[in-house]
Amino acid sequence: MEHAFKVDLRGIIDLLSNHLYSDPSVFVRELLQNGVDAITARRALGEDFEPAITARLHLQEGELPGLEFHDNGVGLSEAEVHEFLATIGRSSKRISEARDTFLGQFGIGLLSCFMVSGEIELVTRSAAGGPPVRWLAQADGTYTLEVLPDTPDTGVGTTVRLRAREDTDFYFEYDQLRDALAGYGALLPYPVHVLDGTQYAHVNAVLPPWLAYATGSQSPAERDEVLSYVRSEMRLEALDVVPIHSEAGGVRGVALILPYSTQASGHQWHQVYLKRMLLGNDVRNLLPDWAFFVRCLLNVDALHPTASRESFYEDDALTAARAAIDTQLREYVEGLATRDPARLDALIALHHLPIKALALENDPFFRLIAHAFEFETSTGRLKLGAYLAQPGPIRMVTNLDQFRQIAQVASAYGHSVVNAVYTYDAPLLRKYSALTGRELEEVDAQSYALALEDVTTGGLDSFVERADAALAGLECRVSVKRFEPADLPALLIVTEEQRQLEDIGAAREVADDLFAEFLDDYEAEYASARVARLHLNLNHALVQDLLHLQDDAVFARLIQMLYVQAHLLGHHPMRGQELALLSEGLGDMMRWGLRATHLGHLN
Ligand SMILES: Nc1ncnc2c1ncn2[C@@H]1O[C@H](COP(=O)(O)OP(=O)(O)OP(=O)(O)O)[C@@H](O)[C@H]1O
Repeated sequence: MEHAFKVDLRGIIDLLSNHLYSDPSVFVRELLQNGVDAITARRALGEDFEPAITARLHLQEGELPGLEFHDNGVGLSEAEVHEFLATIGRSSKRISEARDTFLGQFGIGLLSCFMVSGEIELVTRSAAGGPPVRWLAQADGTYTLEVLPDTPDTGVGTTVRLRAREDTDFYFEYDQLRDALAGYGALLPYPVHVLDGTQYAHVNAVLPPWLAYATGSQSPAERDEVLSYVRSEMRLEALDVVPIHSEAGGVRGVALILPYSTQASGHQWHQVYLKRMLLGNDVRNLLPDWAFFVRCLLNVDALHPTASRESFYEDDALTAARAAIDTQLREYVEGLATRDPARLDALIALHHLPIKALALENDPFFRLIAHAFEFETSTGRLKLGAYLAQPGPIRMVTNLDQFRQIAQVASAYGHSVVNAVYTYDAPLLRKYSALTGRELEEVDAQSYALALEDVTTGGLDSFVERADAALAGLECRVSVKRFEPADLPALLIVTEEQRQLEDIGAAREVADDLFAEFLDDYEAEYASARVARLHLNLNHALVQDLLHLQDDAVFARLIQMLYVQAHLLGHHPMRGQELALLSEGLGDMMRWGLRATHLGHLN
């Protein structure tokens, strides 16, 4: 046996009116939409009339405010009211041949008025003739229908009357209503008016200039007009404006380049209109993921909204529109490389993350733009193009500590090393090398240390032994090398294991007993891998003097001070031990200085 579903009317009305939409003010959108559709339908009949939509507020002392929303569109006959208004999910627009010209299609929009009003009264007279009718609907799903006297003072069209509840009177304030009408209806093709007893506004009197920009000449004057509109209306100081135009989906509008840097995870908003009615201020599924540095203002004519009208269905038209927008934004960035390199630099400086992400996934784009990317190198910030003009391979490090150690010596060898620790930098350099065949070397501090010139002068062993003894307990060994720059007396190279050891040392200084024991064990394990090296530079005069220094106490102190100095120059973290050495060493130096001055006076 076949049975038909039964419907709990109250539940359905509650669902459709209160739970489908995220914001009660959408009732304004639904009323506007019905008015626009009704006028479009009446125009299609070939009638000559001045289209108008008017929202009139009735504000009486001591009474809850009321709203009268009028359009002079096609209206409804008595039979149509029964068929379309009183049948949930039935829409005259879906069954119309001209359905694509209408905004509505689901047959539920009017129910959104129950979010702000306990009942909906609708008085309508059809353009097809017949007397006006009055429909009065309650949120419990009941309605009454009354045929009104056929007097000429009720013209063709429809008036919807709502009355605020205690908790919804906010939506019936003049400013709130005017802003909602202007927000949803700024692009609508028919005039929309709002008034109360004392105030009046024509909310869509001036079309925003961005709508025509993509299909216009895009002259500097038009561009400036869009930018100043965006500045005054949206308080957005956009860096540039990119025209967006796609046959697929009937999309046109602009993408605004944001004046601040954004993150991929950051909130993206795109103001999107569907057939000139605002769909939403944060429609997301129309732009490619990488384009998080733009915000769009778009009108769409041929994409399909979801029932809540807050985003678009994922269908072929949406995929094609998204691809077209993707191409246009890509072409814009590519075009800047040849047309306006200074603007490209500004764009990259602000939005390097999304642009680098895009370059990584797209080879032609990468080839076009890679030279303009800036990197931090041991010889300062350089564009990749300038860096590549130097001979030799691309040298990079992928660890900041390593970079700090290397930076001191690399330049003395005429090497410029890229600090590729930031997001996308190392992958970009690898990609460059793979695409162009330019050699890429991943260097680290230890391989640099190995390349330092060994010193073969005899008699160094006992010197190194004395120096090691001066650093006893500091997990560091001494070696003697020759390297540039000659004014750098010592270079401390610390490996990862050593770094761990230093962290443990720092932690133990603040740990309680139990934790300290645990750290001791941990440290013993790492200590076996200890490899910190203090390379003394024999090119430096002080180090040469040290070779001949007899006084053990002074020798030890000077080695310790070189060790501390190398720590500071290499940005190595200072533990308590190093800080103690520094203050003891400075104390000694001051005493020695004073003593020398004193002796000088005596002489
Ligand atoms: N102002 C109006 N003038 C003439 N007909 C109207 C008006 N408002 C509503 N209707 C009729 O009532 C029907 C239902 O309206 P409702 O707003 O609930 O849904 P819709 O506009 O068809 O679709 P959607 O749910 O997508 O908005 C419409 O299809 C239309 O036939």
